[in-house]
Amino acid sequence: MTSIHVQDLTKEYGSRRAVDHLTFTVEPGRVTGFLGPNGAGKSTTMRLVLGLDRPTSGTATVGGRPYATLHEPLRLVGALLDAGAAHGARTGRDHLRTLAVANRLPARRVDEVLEETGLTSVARRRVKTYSLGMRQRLGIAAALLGDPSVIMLDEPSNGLDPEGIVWIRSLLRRLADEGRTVLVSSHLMNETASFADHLVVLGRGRLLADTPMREFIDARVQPRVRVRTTDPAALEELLDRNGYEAAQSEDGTWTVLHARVEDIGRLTSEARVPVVELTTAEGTLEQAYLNLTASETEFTAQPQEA
Ligand SMILES: Nc1ncnc2c1ncn2[C@@H]1O[C@H](COP(=O)(O)OP(=O)(O)OP(=O)(O)O)[C@@H](O)[C@H]1O
Repeated sequence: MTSIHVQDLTKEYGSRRAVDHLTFTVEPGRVTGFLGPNGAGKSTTMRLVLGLDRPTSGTATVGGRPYATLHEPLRLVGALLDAGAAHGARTGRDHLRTLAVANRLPARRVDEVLEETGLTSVARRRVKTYSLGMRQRLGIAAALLGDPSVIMLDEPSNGLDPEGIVWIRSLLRRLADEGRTVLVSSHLMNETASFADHLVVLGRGRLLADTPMREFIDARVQPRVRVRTTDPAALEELLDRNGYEAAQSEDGTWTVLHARVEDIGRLTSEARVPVVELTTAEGTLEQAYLNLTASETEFTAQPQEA
């Protein structure tokens, strides 16, 4: 199976280091979310993997080879970097046909990917009349044209409507389930949480995390419990007496920090505080990410000049 290997990769633009000694592997059969704030180096890394830019040092390979040396690259790697890349005067279908001919791909793939990306009904319209969401879909169609084992998408949800977002989620899932290697960059935490199995997180060109998504969250967000009662005063007093930190939300539910369901269940039952709901509140990717980047900012903060 085909992996993406990034090994000690560095890219400098003048004195600015966009990618800084980066090492990670993107494995097949799962969706890897590629996260990091603006300017963290995600797009640069993707461009280096695709041979669109030369590294200052280090290597990036697909299936063990640099992209530039691949014989029929579109059959191995499909990428969406810039949805504005299609020629506006062409129809969506012609854009894909040109790509298919140039890469010696079977013409039937054009209709297949149009169908797959929901563009069949607009395939004969000029690309300049497309909405941003349609252009994104066309970019994804182009990425899928060669039926590649590796798919890299830079911010694919950009411009998609809610239906499009649901669609892309299931597409990514299916591509990974088929055993493909899928790398997807995004700023959107909830969105990434809905499709990623694994995360590679960058900050200022450096690797901050390379870990399964669930582990990433569990390691950074303390366990919490949600509890609802018909006697809030008794619950508040009980939690306070036992040293728990808790806050009540507008819907009347209490969130108890650093707590486990078993402990709160036992406590409320022993004190005969009526409980009508008791659940574990799972940490979100957004909380975990903010915890990570907050500590990273602290760690890398420069001392103020006097
Ligand atoms: N061609 C270039 N010339 C000079 N600097 C560049 C070039 N491309 C990227 N950079 C710089 O490299 C850094 C990394 O940018 P990059 O676009 O890779 O980040 P990103 O994580 O993809 O950000 P975003 O989420 O905003 O797309 C930024 O500081 C950017 O200004």
